[in-house]
Amino acid sequence: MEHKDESRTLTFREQWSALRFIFQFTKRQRSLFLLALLSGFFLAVVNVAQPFILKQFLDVHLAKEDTTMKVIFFFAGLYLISSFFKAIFWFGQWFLFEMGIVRTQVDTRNAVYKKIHTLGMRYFDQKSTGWLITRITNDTNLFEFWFVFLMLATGIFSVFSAFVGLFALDKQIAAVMLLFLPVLLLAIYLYQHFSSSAYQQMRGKLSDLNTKLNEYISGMKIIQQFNQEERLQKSFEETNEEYLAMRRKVIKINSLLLNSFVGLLNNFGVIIVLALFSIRSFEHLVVAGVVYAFVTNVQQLFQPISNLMEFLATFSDGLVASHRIRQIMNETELAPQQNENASEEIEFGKIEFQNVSFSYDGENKILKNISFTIQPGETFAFVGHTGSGKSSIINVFMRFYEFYEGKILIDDKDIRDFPIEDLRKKIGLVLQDAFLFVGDIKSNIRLMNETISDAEIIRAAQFTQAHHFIEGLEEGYNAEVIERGDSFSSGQRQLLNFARTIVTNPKILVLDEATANIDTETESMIQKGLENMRKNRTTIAIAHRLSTIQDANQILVMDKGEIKERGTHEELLAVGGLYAQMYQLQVEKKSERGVLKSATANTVVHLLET
Ligand SMILES: Nc1ncnc2c1ncn2[C@@H]1O[C@H](COP(=O)(O)OP(=O)(O)OP(=O)(O)O)[C@@H](O)[C@H]1O
Repeated sequence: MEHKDESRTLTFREQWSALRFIFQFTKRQRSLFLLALLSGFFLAVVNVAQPFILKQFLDVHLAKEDTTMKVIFFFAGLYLISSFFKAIFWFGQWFLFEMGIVRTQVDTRNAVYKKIHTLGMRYFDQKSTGWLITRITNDTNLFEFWFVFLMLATGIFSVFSAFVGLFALDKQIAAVMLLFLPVLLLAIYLYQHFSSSAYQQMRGKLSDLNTKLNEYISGMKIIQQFNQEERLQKSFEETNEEYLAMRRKVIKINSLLLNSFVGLLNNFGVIIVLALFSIRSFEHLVVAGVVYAFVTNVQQLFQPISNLMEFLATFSDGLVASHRIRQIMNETELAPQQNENASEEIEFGKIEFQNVSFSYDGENKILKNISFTIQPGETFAFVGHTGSGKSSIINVFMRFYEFYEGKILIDDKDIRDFPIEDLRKKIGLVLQDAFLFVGDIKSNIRLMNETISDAEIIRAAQFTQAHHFIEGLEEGYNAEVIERGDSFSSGQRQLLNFARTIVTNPKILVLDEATANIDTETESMIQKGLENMRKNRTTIAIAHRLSTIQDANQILVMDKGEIKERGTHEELLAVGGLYAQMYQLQVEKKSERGVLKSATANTVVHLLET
């Protein structure tokens, strides 16, 4: 199930495709991004212009002792206005870009989630839940990745405008500063080279930590039951230590290369500028304002590079994440498709399987030539040993998996001619583990279908025998349902599941082990509920306990993917085959338990008497 080729480095072609692919999610936010970049451009212009204002004030007025109040107000006002614009452009650049990123992320996440709904169960068999959750949450969280583009654009603006400023101030010294460009590019390359693998490893460790945490929390009961706390604590600490080691590496590289190295280069640049101006001063007067403006512009050159480098480290991470999103979005393992223009509606609920064969992996046949016909309103029960293929019949009938041979007909029409929504609405499926959503009882029965009234909910609960226990709850139908419905017993969950199924009034019922999880107190209620539900509905039922399906119109005995016997309970007993054996075994077990119970009761009576 784990995904082997994930740690390999992407080829250049894959990186390019991932980049082009992920950019399509920015489409709806283009105007935001463009405005942000425009703000970034003006910000760079103001950054370069401000030293010129000061230079003018210093050289033309202050140095020449020509500073009237009018001049002071003029330059102070000019500087203030430019600072005001700087603040606006700064705000515009960050706010608009961040908004663009957040919205792009929401769009990406929605698209991936939507795609996942179109995928078939076969896909989910291959991928672990943790893996998929990480894809939807972490991989779509490409904040730093998108920032690289802002940093790149503003870096280019800054460097370009800084050089325009430098050349306007002093062409010769500006030309010397050009020599710094290749050094800066080299610094970017070196940082990218050393940091990206460190970042990748660090993220990998963080992902390991999350996976472990996820597993430990969901398996807490088993962990405690088998005294696994200490072992797992140790394994968690080890991974945490590994994460720390990677983090330390990243911190070292950052401290060394980011501000220190670029800062050193910056200061080196300033020293060279000052040295060159000093040499120049031997020949003629050098004005202080020019030196000030020059030095400030040199700084303008280095800061954005340092910013860019910081974000660039996570760029390859972002590319890998984009590549994985692309893989999910291009996934072809889709849920079984209905025919184009499928528009039939289930009217009567007749079901027919004609020589249906099926395999999960395309190799091992799990269902072999399954044929049966259920008339509207009849109940057919499937029994058989574990792994004989009972649930697989439901899987193909519910269109969770595609069958590759034979035909399935409903009301004599191909199952592929019904829109999937109609199938899901008219076929009520009750699985053995009743999954409840966080919310309350009402919302769990209604399942967001607002056309279902409160009265209908209560009627459905009464019909399926769930009303009695719901009424016993302090808040009745508004009682809170916590994650997975853990605060209810399995029997209560099952009764709610019945109510939820019946409230939409399905024509066909599919019951998978519906009675296997029920505690004895609610069992009679469940039986009554089931009896009510099955009335006038075509029913496919799977049950391990043969006592619950004796009244079925037909019982089909499965063995290794084939129907080995079929008939009513009495007919099958008379044949004396597989069913008769299974029935005999269950009867014996029951009577053994009965004997055991009465033996225990006798012992208690005996003890009380003596
Ligand atoms: N998702 C799956 N991918 C691959 N093989 C599967 C899958 N689900 C079931 N199988 C295999 O198909 C065979 C039939 O399984 P199925 O669940 O239909 O049996 P069953 O009769 O319902 O068993 P049980 O009574 O234990 O639920 C088994 O060999 C099982 O290992």
